[in-house]
Amino acid sequence: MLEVVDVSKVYNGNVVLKSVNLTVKDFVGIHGPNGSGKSTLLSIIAGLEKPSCGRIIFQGQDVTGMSAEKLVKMGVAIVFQIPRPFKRLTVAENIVAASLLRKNHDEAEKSAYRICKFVGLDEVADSFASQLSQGELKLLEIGRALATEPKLLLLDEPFSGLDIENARRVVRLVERIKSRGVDGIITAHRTKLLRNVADICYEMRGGKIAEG
Ligand SMILES: Nc1ncnc2c1ncn2[C@@H]1O[C@H](COP(=O)(O)OP(=O)(O)OP(=O)(O)O)[C@@H](O)[C@H]1O
Repeated sequence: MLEVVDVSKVYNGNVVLKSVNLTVKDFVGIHGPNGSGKSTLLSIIAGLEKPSCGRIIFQGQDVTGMSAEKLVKMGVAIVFQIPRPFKRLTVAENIVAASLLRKNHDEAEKSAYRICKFVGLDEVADSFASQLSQGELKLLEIGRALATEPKLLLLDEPFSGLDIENARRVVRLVERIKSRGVDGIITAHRTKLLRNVADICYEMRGGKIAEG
């Protein structure tokens, strides 16, 4: 469980988030126009940006301003809108690299193939990441995040750039992740897909958040 308490963010005098309050339990969807502050909010929760004011409480602990590295170890994982895998490594090797946070190499290798299967990439597990389609790259990024064993998964625009068939693959994967008790936030422009998968939806507009 995560609580965002009165979080604001100002970049060079530009107020991007205005006293955002949000409780995250199960999967929360956030939609809203370009530049409304969705990615900034996820970056603050993941420890990649510091809020100008306000607090982030994760599992009862104040984690405001904590480093991204510490937060990953605590169980907060973020999947960026633009996939950035190691292109010269295979799909499984990419997942092994992420698994090394929690496992030794042998365990990481075994679990990497399990994760490939879970995300639907078992047939391309030994292909180089550079050979993957856009849809497969999104699944790989989610697989790499799962390898860190998150309790809270932050998915920034997981459907962007995907045709409907691949977007549905991501929806089905998120359903499987949810059924394992992981909480999360998903941002999206495509509200129909978001409503399919999120337990509650919010709209972000001009740095403010409202149910809807
Ligand atoms: N590092 C930064 N420095 C200055 N301004 C920034 C920075 N990061 C984001 N912004 C600004 O903050 C605002 C919100 O951006 P953000 O990326 O959070 O919006 P978004 O809702 O995720 O948009 P999109 O749907 O296009 O990803 C934008 O005006 C953006 O230009």
